[in-house]
Amino acid sequence: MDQITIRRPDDWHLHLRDGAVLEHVVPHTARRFARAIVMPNLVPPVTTVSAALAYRQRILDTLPPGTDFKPLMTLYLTDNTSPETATEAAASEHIHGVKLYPAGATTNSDAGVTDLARCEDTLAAMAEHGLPLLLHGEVTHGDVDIFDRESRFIDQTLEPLLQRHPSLRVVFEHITTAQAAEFVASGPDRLAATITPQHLLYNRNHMLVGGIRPHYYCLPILKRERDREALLDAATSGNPRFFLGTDSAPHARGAKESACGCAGCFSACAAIELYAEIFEDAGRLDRLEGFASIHGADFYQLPRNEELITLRRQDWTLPGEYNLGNDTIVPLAAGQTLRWRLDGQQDTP
Ligand SMILES: NC(=O)N[C@@H](CC(=O)O)C(=O)O
Ligand SMILES: [Zn+2]
Ligand SMILES: [Zn+2]
Repeated sequence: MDQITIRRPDDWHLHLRDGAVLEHVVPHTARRFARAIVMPNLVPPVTTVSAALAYRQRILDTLPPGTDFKPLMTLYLTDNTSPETATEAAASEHIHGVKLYPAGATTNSDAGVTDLARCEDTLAAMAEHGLPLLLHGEVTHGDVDIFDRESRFIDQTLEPLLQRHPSLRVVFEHITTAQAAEFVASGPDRLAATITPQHLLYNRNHMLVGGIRPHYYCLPILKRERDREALLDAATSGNPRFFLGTDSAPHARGAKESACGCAGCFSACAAIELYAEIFEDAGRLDRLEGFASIHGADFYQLPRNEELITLRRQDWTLPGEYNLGNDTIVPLAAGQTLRWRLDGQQDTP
């Protein structure tokens, strides 16, 4: 097969940042995806409907004329997010979820939730109005090993949460373990998961053997090979509750190549191409469209995109870095040759 044509995909987990970085990263996503769920972990975090709408406008303002990329906004859940705010968010056509960051779990999560018990009424309002809860699913207690934080979250937080709120719709973001894949597959229809390219491509050896490679460092951290295999099985299974979410998370090169480097992999510049390669290597190219362009829209109860994209089999090499204004950014798979190329793609490193 020399080309694949699929419905235009959507990215159900994306960081676009703000200010000077925004204009450098948005075009990569807008070229590939019709819509993206935009994460609210800015500084300060996006905690109100008006802040989300203002951020949405800043994103739209950076788009080249004629681009019809749609940012789907989210709110950042805090201990103090009120049920009224959740109700107001649910009523906005531009807000599609509320994001739970356990305080201290990841990049810009300091304002996150310290105890989910404080959010019960807000979660009930979200359930009532059908507004999904999006999870960074890791516990943060200092005594829990970083490699166990996701599986511990399932037992301690997620399972009880689903029981307490029997109609709450939940997206378990960027799952990284066999346990998470199994939990979602055996869970109710109102539970879904996104899977990143890095967790489908790499295990922790890629990050730690033969030298420490900070550009593989993201949270939740890369796990074992058997976890990667389970995620690959889930992504390519055709199960509609697994869908594409890149978690593309830009950090300047200097902030990653540091004694205390930031967590996050930037993949927006080659995201659908990487997933195509992953699905082809798994012998499941026929299931790429479901994962990338259908399952997420159905879960979020949004129309499927009608427009198509075409990927052609043509080698191209990902730049070692992209311009970020005053700094540069090193993408996932930097310098590697990819075999699927998006029709009409222009390289603008
Ligand atoms: N995934 C990451 O490692 N980093 C994300 C935050 C997140 O999604 O947890 C970021 O904002 O940089
Ligand atoms: Zn996260
Ligand atoms: Zn993320």
